[in-house]
Order: sequence, then C-alpha cells, then structure tokens
Amino acid sequence: MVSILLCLFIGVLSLYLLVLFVKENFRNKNASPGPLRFPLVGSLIQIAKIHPTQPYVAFTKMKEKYGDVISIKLGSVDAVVFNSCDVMEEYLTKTEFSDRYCNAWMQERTFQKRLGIIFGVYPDPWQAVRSYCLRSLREFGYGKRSRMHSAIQDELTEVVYELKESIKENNGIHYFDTCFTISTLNVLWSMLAGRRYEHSDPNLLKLLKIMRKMMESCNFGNSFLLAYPQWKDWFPDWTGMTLQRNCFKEMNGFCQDFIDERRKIGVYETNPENMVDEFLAEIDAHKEDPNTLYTDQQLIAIMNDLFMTGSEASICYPFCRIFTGREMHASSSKLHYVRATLAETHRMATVVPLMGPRVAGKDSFCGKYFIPKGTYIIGNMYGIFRDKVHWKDPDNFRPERFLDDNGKFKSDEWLKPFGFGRRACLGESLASMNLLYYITVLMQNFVFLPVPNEALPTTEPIVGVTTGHHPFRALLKCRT
Ligand code: HEM
Repeated sequence: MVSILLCLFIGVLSLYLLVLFVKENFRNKNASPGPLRFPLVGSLIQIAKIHPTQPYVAFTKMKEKYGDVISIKLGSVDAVVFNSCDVMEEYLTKTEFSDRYCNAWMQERTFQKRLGIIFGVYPDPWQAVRSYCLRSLREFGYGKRSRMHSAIQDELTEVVYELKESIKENNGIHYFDTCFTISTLNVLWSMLAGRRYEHSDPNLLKLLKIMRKMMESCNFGNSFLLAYPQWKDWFPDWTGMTLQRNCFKEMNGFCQDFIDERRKIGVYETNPENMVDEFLAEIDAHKEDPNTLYTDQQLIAIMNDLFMTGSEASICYPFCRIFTGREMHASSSKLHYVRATLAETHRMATVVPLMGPRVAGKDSFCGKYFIPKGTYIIGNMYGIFRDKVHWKDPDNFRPERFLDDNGKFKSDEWLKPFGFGRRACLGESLASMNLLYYITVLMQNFVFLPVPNEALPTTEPIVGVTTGHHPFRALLKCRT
C-alpha cells in the first residue's frame, strides 16, 4: 500500500514538474532566446556550470549561443540580460527601463521602503531626491573643479605622506588594503557632512570592513536572496540575511548618530554648513506634510547610498589592477597615456560588472523580443567590456587601444563604466577626477614594483555587487 502511494505521489509530482517545465519553456514565442528553465531553479544550474561565482562571465559566454538579449530565470525571478552596448544604449535610456528592480530583499537596506537614490522609484520620487542631492552637493563643492581639486589634493598629500612613512618602516614594502577607500570617501563626505576622517579611524575602518563583507555576500546576478527573496525570513542565517541586517543596522546607526549630532548643534536652522544640514532644514519645513519626502529615514538612505558607492565603487580596485606587477615608465606620465591607462583599467577591472538592477516598467519590446512588465533587466557591463568582436584581444591590458596614431587619447563608445541614461552614475565627475589625480600624483612620487621573490598579486576579483581586490603587497621606490 505504502509503495503504491509513493509511486502515485512520484507520478503526480513528475507530472506537475513536467507541466511547469513546459509552461516555462513554451510561454511566449516572442521571448528572446535563452537556456532552458527548470522548475524551482530556473536557469541557475546552467549559469553556475559556466561560472559558479561570476555570473557576468556566464552571461558573456551565453552570448555566443543566444545573442545580445537573453531570457533567463533566476530561481523565481524572470530576467533578461542585455549583452551589447548597442542594446543598452538604445533601451536602458528609455523611460520604460529606467526604474530599478527592487524586491523585498533589496528593500531591507532602507527600512523595507524604496528610499534614497539607488533604489528610488522612477520617475517620482527618485527624480526629486536625486535632483535635490545633486543641487545641494554642488552648493558645497561637488562638481566644482576648484573645490573638488583642493579636497582631493588634501587627501592625496596625506596618502603620499602615509605611503612614504610606511615604506620607510618596511624596507620599501607597502600592504595595500583600504588605503584609497577612505580618502575617496572623505572628499564626498566633506560636501555631504562637512567632515573628513583620519585614515586610521578605527570606527570607520570597522564600518568599511562590515560593508565589504555585506557587498561580498550579494551580487545582482545569482545571489540566493535575489533568486528566492522569500527565504530571507525563513533561513536568515543560512542565506546571509542576518549578516546583511547587522551591516544595515551599523550603517544606519552611524548615519543617525551624525544626524542627531547636527540637530543638536543646530546651525542648520540659520546657516547650513553641508548637505545634511540643508536636509534637516527641509525636514523641519515639511513637518506638517504627511506625504513629505524629507524624513530622517530618507536622509539615512541617501547617506547610506553615497557612503556605499563613494567607498566601494571608487578607485581602489582599478588602481590595484594598474599596479599589479607593472612599472610605470617616465613616458607614462604623459597625460594622454595616463588617460588611456585609466580607460583600459576601467575596462579590465569592471568595478560594476552588472549594472544597477533595472526593471521593465510596462510590457515592452526590445527589438523583436517581447519583455513582460516586471521583468528584471540585467545590463552586463562585463560582457560589453570583454566583447571579443569589438575589442579583438579583450583579455590583454593594452592602454594603446585608447590612443590614436598621434599618441592622443581617443575614447571608445563601448566603454561606458558609469552606465546609461537617467539612472547613470551620480558620482561620475568625482570618480573620474579622483582617478586622474591619484594616478598622476602617485606615479609622480613613486615607482611601483612587484615584491622580489613573491608571487604577483592575484588579479582575480573579490566578487560582490562591485568587484573588490584582494589585499596585496608592492615594493615602492620614491622618485627623486
Ligand atoms: C569607478 C567608480 C565608479 C563606477 C565605475 C560607477 C559606476 C556606476 C554604475 C554602472 C551605476 C549604475 C548606472 C545605471 O544603472 O545605468 C552607478 C550608479 C550610481 N553611482 Fe556610481 N560608480 C562609481 C563611483 C561612484 C561614486 C564615487 C559615487 C558617489 C557619489 C557614485 C554614486 C552612484 C549613485 C548614487 C548611483 C545610483 C544612480 C541612480 O540610480 O540614479 N558612484 N554607478
């Protein structure tokens, strides 16, 4: 009797799975091509088989079989991968693809609401919040050449001093870990909060470490919580949700403490000194409005967004790629060559391998392919930066590809590290200026060499939302 029941159960289950399989794979004849979708896991197994930890590598490989627009299923989530620059340029700039994909897991960071800039709802209130932040940051120097120049210069002076001290004590060898992260953050924080941090500030270092851990525990390609967001409350420890929640708590606490401090000081009422002060004045002015945009939670979400992007997607990783095992020669200091090196570094390092998540805001078409409303849209930046047809030898680090016959820098329309359309990076001017100044000043002051008798630092990234570098040692010689 038991075995009959068991057989019946297996039979019914198999039939059910077969129906699901057929339904998934023959749903829409206008859907773009893609790997088979299996019940429960979707296409996750095929992605993991190509590359278990770097989904963007898998999407790039799949392009050879399925083309520029690929339909996939990540566990329970329907997704489409855009795999070419032309497709991203044409479609990610459209209104219907300008909102972010944001499930319950992603909203954990911002009080289970869609607050801040990165995940703000398009068009409103995202537009209002982003414009407000840009205007206010500009008032305190953001995007202004001279103000940003002097803030970056101050940080650089300190970095060069610290490097010189460190190599004096360690026979020329320096251990690169978070050295550049804090100085980038400081430039942004000086406009946002009127404050800079000592590079050895223990609280900040702790916060940065927690944040890196959190970023490593998720990515926008094959994260478990992305594929099965409902599991976050069933198995919070196992899925990494507990670790992430701890990080959000620390980060939000850090921002709230600062807000409380500024409120207590009170100058925001008469003479705001930074973006946080201005925002506090808006909170007071809109106190009676039940639909106000200006709340403590909104401000925390904005600070959180900028802290994360300003410290994570900054310059550390590209720099490490430049330094790894290379001696930059005197000729490298020529500006055109420096710019070409930076462009090549952006391409090879691909700090943001999968763009900020987008969503199809309504039933749409991408060329002849139908994309239903709510589909998660993945912009595979890594795919366009490693496209074999466009770059010919994408795995070689070759700055010369960005130089014309006269040795002048030439840009390439396939290199768009800051994204597309209205949702493109808010920090582009800061990040670009920072990169150019850092590489120029560091190369003027030091020669970077591999440590003798030591293996070269790995160029394998630490994968997460952004790609990080493994800490490494380099031999530095001061230029006289
Ligand atoms: C090498 C450095 C950086 C790179 C490569 C980079 C790249 C990107 C990319 C690809 C996006 C998604 C764009 C899209 O969806 O089209 C983005 C968004 C964003 N970035 Fe950056 N970023 C960098 C540095 C920064 C810095 C320093 C800041 C801080 C000011 C920043 C703030 C932001 C914000 C707030 C967004 C969300 C924009 C929105 O949704 O409206 N980024 N970034």
